[in-house]
Amino acid sequence: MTDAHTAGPFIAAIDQGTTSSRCIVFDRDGRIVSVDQKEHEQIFPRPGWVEHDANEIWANVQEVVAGAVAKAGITRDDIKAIGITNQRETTLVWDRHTGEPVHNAIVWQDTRTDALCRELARNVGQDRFRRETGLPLASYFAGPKARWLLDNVEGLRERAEAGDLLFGTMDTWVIWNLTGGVDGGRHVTDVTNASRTLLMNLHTMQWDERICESIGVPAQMLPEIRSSAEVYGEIRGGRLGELLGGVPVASALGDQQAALFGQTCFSEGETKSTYGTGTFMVMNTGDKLINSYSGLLTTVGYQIGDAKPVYALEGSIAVTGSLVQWMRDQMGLISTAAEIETLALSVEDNGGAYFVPAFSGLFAPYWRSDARGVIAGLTRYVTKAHLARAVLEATAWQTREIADAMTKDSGVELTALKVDGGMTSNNLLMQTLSDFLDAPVVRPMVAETTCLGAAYAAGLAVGFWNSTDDLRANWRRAAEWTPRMDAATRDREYKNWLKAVERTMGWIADEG
Ligand SMILES: Nc1ncnc2c1ncn2[C@@H]1O[C@H](COP(=O)(O)OP(=O)(O)O)[C@@H](O)[C@H]1O
Ligand SMILES: O=P(O)(O)OC[C@H](O)CO
Repeated sequence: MTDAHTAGPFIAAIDQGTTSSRCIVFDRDGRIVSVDQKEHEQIFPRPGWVEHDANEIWANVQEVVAGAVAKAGITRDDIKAIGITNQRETTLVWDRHTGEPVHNAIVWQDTRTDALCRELARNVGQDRFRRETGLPLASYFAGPKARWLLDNVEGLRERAEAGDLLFGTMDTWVIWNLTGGVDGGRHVTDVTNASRTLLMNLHTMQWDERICESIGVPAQMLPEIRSSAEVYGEIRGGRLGELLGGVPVASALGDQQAALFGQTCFSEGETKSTYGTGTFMVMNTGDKLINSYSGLLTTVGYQIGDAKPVYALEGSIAVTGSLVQWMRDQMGLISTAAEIETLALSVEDNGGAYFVPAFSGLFAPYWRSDARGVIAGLTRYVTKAHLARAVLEATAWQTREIADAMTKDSGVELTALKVDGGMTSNNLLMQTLSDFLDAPVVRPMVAETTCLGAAYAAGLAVGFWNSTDDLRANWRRAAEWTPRMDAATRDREYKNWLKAVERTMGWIADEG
């Protein structure tokens, strides 16, 4: 229920994430009024393949929106707008006439398009993709996943060319359903999500015809690219139509860009890093489209209505929190994720062990699908407590490598890092991060920065908040860690880490 401190009106945000969907209702001060959340099934049909059932996700989205509204004890008149944020790159194709997905969604972690990406690199060349889309050719991104579906599901290409099918990332799927589905649902995406497809030209913010042709995705199935904060349509039809009919659907941002926005990183050089299953560090680069020569992604940070887009540099790390889960579930060395901290604190250092979790290759800054995980420096001395240290240090070193790449590409020194996500409850990790970065690490009061960013963008679109200055005033520091490690130790340890990273490369023979 709402209390005396949280008088309406409100903004709601949906976060359609990799493991769950949630809805949060926020008040004007950016405080959380209510939350509802539901997990969905992770489908692993083969090694390296990861899928989601898009119908299950849509059912969950409806349930959590209804749940959050009920918990807040509010009605449609109290909600000024709803915003969307989502797991990025996860790809879906559905029938525009029936609304039925033609296949499960292919999730961002799925590696089935590895060979296809290598083939495209040979035939078309990496450079063109990098230059026009800001991305390396990698199985992570959406365009090749759409091509895989068209090549592998019978009859799909003909149906796509006839204009019967729609392509979308999860923002597009949710907005299309929210705004009426088969009955006139809006087929749109925003610039941040489109910038993860390998199909959008970063200079024009439009689908790049030649690139779409090279990848083999027909233009007829692509959504319209819109800004991240504008009214795309209203909630109509179905269960949510009854509950919230007429509420404007007013923002869409990929989850990492939403976290950048929720952390109020509105100035050039401001940087956030989100520590969940994976880790994603994003730096606002303002109106500068910086081509990375250091293995980062060039992407869109956000675009508010008619304003110019704001660009960003991103370092994506595939495995961080999931390494802690692996220690718990596969190794049984801890029984809860939080226990890793207690175990690691029972020793003074890593005992000489370095753990590089290249479980599905290495993302930034290497983009090597042939790498596999390594624990280096093992001696009889090493205990599970040293390994726990090495696990936490792996997250901190991977961040350091990305921070170095960002400084190289942008010329901006990191003066402070804003953090969020489940792993930031680990104090030892946050201290280690500050030590390895040699910079302060700060965590805000509202840890749900992803939903908050989507709510902020939706609120700006409908005039609930007037400007980003209003939003900055809501950001409050909850905790800060400052560096304590001496430079000689840091340099020695960093060298050892980089040596361990080298050992991961080339483990899987290039089959392409
Ligand atoms: N105290 C902790 N120490 C280290 N890792 C943690 C801790 N608590 C949670 N995690 C890790 O954080 C991840 C969950 O964070 P969350 O932000 O909810 O992730 P996501 O949004 O990717 O699902 C899990 O992978 C878990 O292993
Ligand atoms: O849903 P998350 O938090 O795991 O985020 C996934 C990222 O958007 C993938 O690029």
